[in-house]
Order: sequence, then C-alpha cells, then structure tokens
Amino acid sequence: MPAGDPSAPAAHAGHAPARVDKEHSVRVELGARSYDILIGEGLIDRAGTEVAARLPGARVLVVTDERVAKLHLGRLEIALSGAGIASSTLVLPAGETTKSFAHLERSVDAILEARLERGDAVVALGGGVIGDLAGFASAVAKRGMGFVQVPTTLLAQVDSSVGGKTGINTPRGKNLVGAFHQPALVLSDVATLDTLSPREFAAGYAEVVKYGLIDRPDFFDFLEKNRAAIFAGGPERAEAIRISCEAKAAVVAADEEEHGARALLNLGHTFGHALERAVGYDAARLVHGEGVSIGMALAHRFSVKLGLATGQDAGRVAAHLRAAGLPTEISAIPGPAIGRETLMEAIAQDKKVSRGRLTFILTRGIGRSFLAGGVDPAEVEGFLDEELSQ
Ligand SMILES: NC(=O)c1ccc[n+]([C@@H]2O[C@H](COP(=O)([O-])OP(=O)(O)OC[C@H]3O[C@@H](n4cnc5c(N)ncnc54)[C@H](O)[C@@H]3O)[C@@H](O)[C@H]2O)c1
Ligand SMILES: O=C(O)C(=O)C[C@@H](O)[C@H](O)[C@H](O)COP(=O)(O)O
Ligand SMILES: [Zn+2]
Repeated sequence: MPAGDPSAPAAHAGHAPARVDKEHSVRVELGARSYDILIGEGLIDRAGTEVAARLPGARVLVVTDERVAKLHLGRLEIALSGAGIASSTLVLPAGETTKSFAHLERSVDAILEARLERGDAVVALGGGVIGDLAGFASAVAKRGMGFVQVPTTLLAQVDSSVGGKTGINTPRGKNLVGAFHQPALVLSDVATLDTLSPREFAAGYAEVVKYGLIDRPDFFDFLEKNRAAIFAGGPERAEAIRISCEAKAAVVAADEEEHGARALLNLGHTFGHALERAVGYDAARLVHGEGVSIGMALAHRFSVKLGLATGQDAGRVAAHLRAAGLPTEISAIPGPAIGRETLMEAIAQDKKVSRGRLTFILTRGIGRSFLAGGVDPAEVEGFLDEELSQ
C-alpha cells in the first residue's frame, strides 16, 4: 500500500547492489529514426561521447528535477563538457504535477533563452515526469528538435524513455496533451537506481510485470523467480530492464503511433489513469506505477468477472504485485474514498475511447492480454461497485 514520502532516499532492500559486469544494447527499429537504448553501470560518465556520436556539434539543454539534480546532474554536466558539448540546465520541481502547461511553457522558454537551434537537443535527466515533459517541449519548440533520454527511475528505464510518447496532464486527465517524438538515444545508467526510494523502485516494477502479463508468460515466471534479486540490485535487475526494453521496442517498431497493437502497453492504465486523476495526481496518495499495479489487478479481476480468465491467474498476478510491495485494491489508496462516478468520468476521457465506446485491455490469462473494444459501461460500473464495496 502506498505509504510515506515517495521521494525519500533509501537503499531498497538494504543490500549493497552487486555490480553489473555487462552492458546491454537494444535497438528501436524505426527506419531513419531508429535509436539505441544503452543499459549499464556508470553510463552517465559516457553521456558526452555517446551524445556527440549521434548528434555531432549539438548544444544541449538538460532538463531535470530538484531531487535528481542533487544526485546525478553534476556527473552529467562533467561528461558533456568533457566531450566539448556546451550545455545549460533547467531544474524543475519533482513530481507528477510538473507535467503541466505551466512547466511546458517554462521548458520551451528555456530552450529559446538558450538560443538552441533545431539540430541542438534537449536532454531529459530524471524519471518519466521529466522525460514526458522535456520530450514534449523538444517536440514543439521550433516544431521539433533533438531529444535524448537519460532515465533515472526504474519506470523510466523500462518504459517511459522508450517509444516517443511525450506529453502533459490536465485536470481533465492524464497525458491528454502530447506528441509522438522519438529520442535519438536512451542512456540508462542502472547505477542511478541505487538512490531511488523503495516505493519508487516498486512503482517502476509494476511496468516490468506488465510486459510479462501482456504476452510474455516466461518473463512473468522469471520475475516470480528473481524478484528478490531484482530488488536487491543484482545482475537480474539489468536483465529485467533489457527484456522490458526489448518487449517495448518490438511493440513500438510494429505500431509507433498506436493505431492498434501498441494499445496493449496500456494494460492496467484505463483504471490506473482514472485513479491518478481521482487523487489529483497527489504522489502522497498514488504514483503512476502504483495506479498501474491496481489497474492490472483490476483488469485481471474484470476479465474473471466477464468469464474470460480464471480466478487462479488473477490471484497469482495480485500475489506477485503484493509481494513486490505494490497495491492491488482501490481501498489501498490512502485518503478520502474514491467514488464510482469520478472513475467513470475519467474513463470516458481515456484516449482509447473510439466513437464513444470504451476500449479495455483484458486478458485470457497470464501473458494472454488482448484489446477489447466496445466494452459495455454498465459492466464496468457493476464491476467497480463490487470493487469499491470491499
Ligand atoms: N511516455 C511513456 O511511454 C510513459 C510510460 C510510462 C509512464 N509514463 C509517465 O511517467 C511518469 C512516472 O514516471 P516516474 O515513475 O519515473 O516518476 P517521476 O519522474 O515523478 O520520478 C519519481 C520520483 O523519483 C525521483 N527520482 C528520479 N530519479 C531518481 C533517482 N535516481 N534517485 C532518487 N530519486 C529519483 C524523482 O525526483 C521523483 O520524485 C508518469 O507521468 C507517467 O504517466 C510515461
Ligand atoms: O508507450 C505506451 O504506449 C504506453 O502506453 C506506456 C504506458 O506505460 C505509459 O504510461 C503511457 O504514457 C500511457 O500512454 P497513454 O497514451 O495512455 O497516455
Ligand atoms: Zn505507464
């Protein structure tokens, strides 16, 4: 259940992480816009040479948040200047509420103030909030300029830094304003995860589990066997990041702008995004990965209710998420109770709604998720009433 300050630093699981002896590289195949995802220890120190190799001559604006700036910005700035890259920096407040029009305006203004040209680049150093916001700023400033992701949360390393979805929230819903804009490089320094709070590490793990639940049952088995090692920072952590990136890269390569199969990556998000909006994006109550965890548990239980999946599979999924310290019930969210109408209103704004009809990602079992269009709102309401009465 969500509890405590999501940004309180602590070494998760209290273990000294084993060093990863191997780097991984995953390619996102998008023709002329293909790019590498580099995964390994200490990669931030190589950021200057890796950026210069892909964007020769570019100057950069680094966008980060206050927490990440204190922990990891210095090394990035040294790496950039060491490679002869001129940089300026914008430091924004940490947290989901930074994905706003106000901070988009600040970010674009910083790009213009630095007199960056279209061939220059924005470098996002941080979690998914900074990646989504800075990526969107780089998509709209000068109608699109260079963009590099240096993700520092597990969630960003396995999901948000890959695939080019950028955007901001509005009070009416999550990510309702945005653009597809692919990075030129994703540089995932897994050592940055050592400073992440246990709560934020667990939140990112929900998106890792998601890939197993979509269509990789073997990966779900791997996660069941290796969860403790992943949380302790062993080599299995980088392995799980690599497999997650491979899974996402394959989906994105097949359907970059979500005309079909990419929507499977939204497993758990129809409910999850509605919950995030319902709490006003208040991280003290719920962060994105926790919303996805509850949403995936709900999607499995909803599938059981519709006669599609077995209670045994839904139970196995919820048990794994709970063992990782993640919430699986709406009632686990602290604070005032959330009403069915609030959730239905948010669900009606979901971007997968087509001609007024709801689309959910449902499942026939672990690793057997599918897109279900035309879901009856009355079925959803009945299901939510059951869930909210518990
Ligand atoms: N674009 C996509 O495809 C995509 C995919 C998944 C999620 N998202 C979005 O990503 C966002 C969530 O991202 P997130 O979970 O990374 O949240 P976040 O960016 O808010 O980061 C979580 C917290 O961790 C702190 N932090 C970041 N790196 C740290 C580090 N190395 N050490 C210590 N603290 C650190 C941040 O300051 C913040 O307080 C949501 O807005 C979600 O909608 C986007
Ligand atoms: O990359 C995708 O596609 C995803 O759906 C990944 C999700 O984990 C992520 O939260 C994404 O931002 C959701 O996108 P949205 O289109 O539902 O806003
Ligand atoms: Zn997500």
